[in-house]
Amino acid sequence: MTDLIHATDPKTGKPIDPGIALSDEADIDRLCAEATAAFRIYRNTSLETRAAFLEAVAAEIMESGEALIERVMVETGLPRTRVEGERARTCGQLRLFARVVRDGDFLDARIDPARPDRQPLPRVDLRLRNIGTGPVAVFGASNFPLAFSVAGGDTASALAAGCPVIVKAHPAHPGTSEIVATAIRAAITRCDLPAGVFGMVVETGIELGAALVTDPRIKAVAFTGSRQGGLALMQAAAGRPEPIPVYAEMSSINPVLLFPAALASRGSAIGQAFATSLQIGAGQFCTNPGLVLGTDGPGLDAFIAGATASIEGAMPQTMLTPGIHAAYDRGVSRLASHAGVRTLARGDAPSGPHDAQAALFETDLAGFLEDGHLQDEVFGPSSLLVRVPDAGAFSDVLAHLEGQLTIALHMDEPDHPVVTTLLPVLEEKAGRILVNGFGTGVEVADAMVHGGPFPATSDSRTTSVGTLAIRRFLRPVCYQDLPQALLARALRDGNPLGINRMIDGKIAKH
Ligand SMILES: NC(=O)C1=CN([C@@H]2O[C@H](COP(=O)(O)OP(=O)(O)OC[C@H]3O[C@@H](n4cnc5c(N)ncnc54)[C@H](O)[C@@H]3O)[C@@H](O)[C@H]2O)C=CC1
Ligand SMILES: O=C(O)CCC(=O)C(=O)O
Repeated sequence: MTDLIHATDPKTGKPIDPGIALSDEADIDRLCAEATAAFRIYRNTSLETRAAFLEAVAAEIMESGEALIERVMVETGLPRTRVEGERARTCGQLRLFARVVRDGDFLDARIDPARPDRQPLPRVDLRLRNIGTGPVAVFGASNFPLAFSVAGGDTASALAAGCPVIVKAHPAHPGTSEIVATAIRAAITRCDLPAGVFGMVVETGIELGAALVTDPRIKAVAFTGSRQGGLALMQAAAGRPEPIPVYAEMSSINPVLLFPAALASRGSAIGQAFATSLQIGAGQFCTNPGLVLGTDGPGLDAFIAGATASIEGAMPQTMLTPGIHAAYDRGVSRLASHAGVRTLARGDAPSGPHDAQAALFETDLAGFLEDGHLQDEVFGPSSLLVRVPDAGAFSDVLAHLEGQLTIALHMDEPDHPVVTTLLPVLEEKAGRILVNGFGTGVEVADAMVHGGPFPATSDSRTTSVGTLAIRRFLRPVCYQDLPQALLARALRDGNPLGINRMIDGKIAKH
């Protein structure tokens, strides 16, 4: 009889039926063999076939209908509007990558034609295009059961690059994962692709995930989750006889900088908007504003009044899993009992077993700089305000900070000179710098960067959201003096695919 995993309903603490079949080591071997066999076929499919496949995955997910929405809700405690919104984002992301594939720009086709008459030596014919790196292991995130999970951004970008994907399902939402996996398999059948283009591993622990990362047939890893988990996978991948890249999105506290003119003109309104961003989705976003740096003065007091009023009246929200809830409570208790930290506001007392009680704390500049652990991520609706004497002190705090996904600046025109002096250090610390807003609600777009220096990610050269994410799973191959008939169509004379190519240093469509 097959062993089953039952997720926990975070609202009640009870197991969810039906259970989902667990994988075993033989499944890892089979899935890796199938993915390897599928890779050669899949990466050589036409751009149109691959784009249509991504669109078919989106269509099949939509066809899963209510069964999917309800299973996500019961496994995560997330409300319907959020789940439907996340499904739309997931399908939109798949369709966006279909556009990327059709465009063909990701191939980065380059041609340096031969120059037989060049002096003193003739030039060879050089042609470059990107190909997929090989089968990719994707670790789905707990906090985005759709958009960062089985058919999420990592999977969409790897499939777009021409790489088969093996997903390690997050144990918090196995039923959701199974429904989405079924949709992907249906799209594979509909598009007549090899079954090995997609596989999924389900387990309660971490052993099969680790086995996947160390399997020699896996060529890259994508992960969203804890710093500890990401680091473990990086070490496992680096220790392989053939090391492979790990694209882990891990830990970020997303500093919010409050500049004096903005605080003076609209401190209270910024405080209210901050509290909304802090509590959205029970704060379970890696873009959650976990650190606020504010310049001392009446404007900052107005910010605090606006934020605390909103936090103190806030209803508690169910967190995703008992484990995430316990980790949140531990993090909040650590801050509440810290000698250098004062509690400014707490949300309403919890009513369910895994409810998060929002929290806002305050410390001063010296206290923050003294204890490096004050910048540890507390995953959930908790934030720490650091009161600094003036905007000049921001650079001291920024120098002390680890890498971040986002840094938000609340500023008015009189603040521009000081912001100008800070921009170089902001760029060195974060993947995205944003003004008069908050990092939550990441737009899936061409110019998006959802990345940043360690520990925000393991590789600051990339992003896990937006079309640039495809680059993680590509590598360039150069063809020297290959006869036309042997070249890929992307590189043949006459440009049969009609894509942009760099010819002799200039972008052209011929
Ligand atoms: N910054 C962020 O984006 C996020 C941070 N978190 C943090 O992570 C904590 C736990 O949440 P989870 O989502 O469960 O993250 P996690 O990192 O514990 O697990 C994510 C996935 O990686 C796997 N995994 C973890 N460690 C592994 C290892 N050593 N070897 C092989 N596989 C491993 C897990 O089984 C799971 O499938 C949260 O309390 C929060 O602190 C969680 C979600 C997102
Ligand atoms: O806020 C978002 O839309 C994305 C956040 C994210 O990537 C995460 O929490 O893992």
